Amino acid sequence: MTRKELFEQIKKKESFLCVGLDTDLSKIPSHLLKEEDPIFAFNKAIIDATADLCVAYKPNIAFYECMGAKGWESLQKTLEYIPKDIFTIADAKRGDIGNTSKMYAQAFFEQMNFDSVTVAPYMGTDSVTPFLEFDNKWVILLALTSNKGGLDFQIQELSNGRKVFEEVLTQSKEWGSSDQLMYVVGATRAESLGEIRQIIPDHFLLVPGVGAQGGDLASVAQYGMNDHCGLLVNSSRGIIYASQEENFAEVARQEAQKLQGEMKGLLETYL
Ligand SMILES: O=C(O)c1cc(=O)[nH]c(=O)n1[C@@H]1O[C@H](COP(=O)(O)O)[C@@H](O)[C@H]1O
Repeated sequence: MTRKELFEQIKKKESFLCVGLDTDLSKIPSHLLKEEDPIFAFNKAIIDATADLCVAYKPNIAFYECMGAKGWESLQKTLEYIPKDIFTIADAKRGDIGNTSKMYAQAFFEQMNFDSVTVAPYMGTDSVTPFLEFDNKWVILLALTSNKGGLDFQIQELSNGRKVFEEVLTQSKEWGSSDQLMYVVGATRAESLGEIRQIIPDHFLLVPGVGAQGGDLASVAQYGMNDHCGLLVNSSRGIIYASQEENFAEVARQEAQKLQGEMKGLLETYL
């Protein structure tokens, strides 16, 4: 999916919501456990209930990989079930020496046909560029993450006066265009969005951390939105585990609707 197509979807749905499919067997409603593939049954119900409200789905690969071959099968079925006009993110946080990164990229872009994959920048240029060699595919590079430990390294100041995450943005924006590169900035780091937008005014940002981690959507939009929205805001647990009863999908829809309603207002204000 191109940047233009993504923006068209955002305008059409009045939403920049990404629903995180962090599907955990120990958290899904017990009546689904009798299904042949409970993980897929859960994801299918969540997708049916939210597809008109969101522009992206982000399965976190850890939740599938931890179940071995069966988990990969549930992931593949989920990916195939997602409507084709919705952006898909393999949240895998990969990145390794060049020839290994190339294999990771083939896994997510060719074998599985995701639109994008999250990548960690720690190993530098040659660990990221193999992911950028695929047409119409996106790299979503970790910049300033939502978790507490994100501050251990990412905000350390370098001898050139930049913080580590600023250096990541400054260098990596030269590796590819804003049509193939996005960045992760946690919703809990909204206070840094102003300075981030100075470095990367055009790029899309994947912003996790609203809902369960307490990030504030209004501040994210105020400081992070650009003239083509430039934001995909993710919520996982806050939507998919809003209820563990039989009506879980209906309640997930209500939670997604709350966020979409807020996003509609923010798009009207800032676009
Ligand atoms: O790359 C990510 O998606 C990510 C980056 C980050 O800084 N923080 C973060 O929470 N995430 C992911 O976003 C999702 C957040 O889930 P909830 O806190 O349940 O909404 C999880 O899948 C995390 O792995």
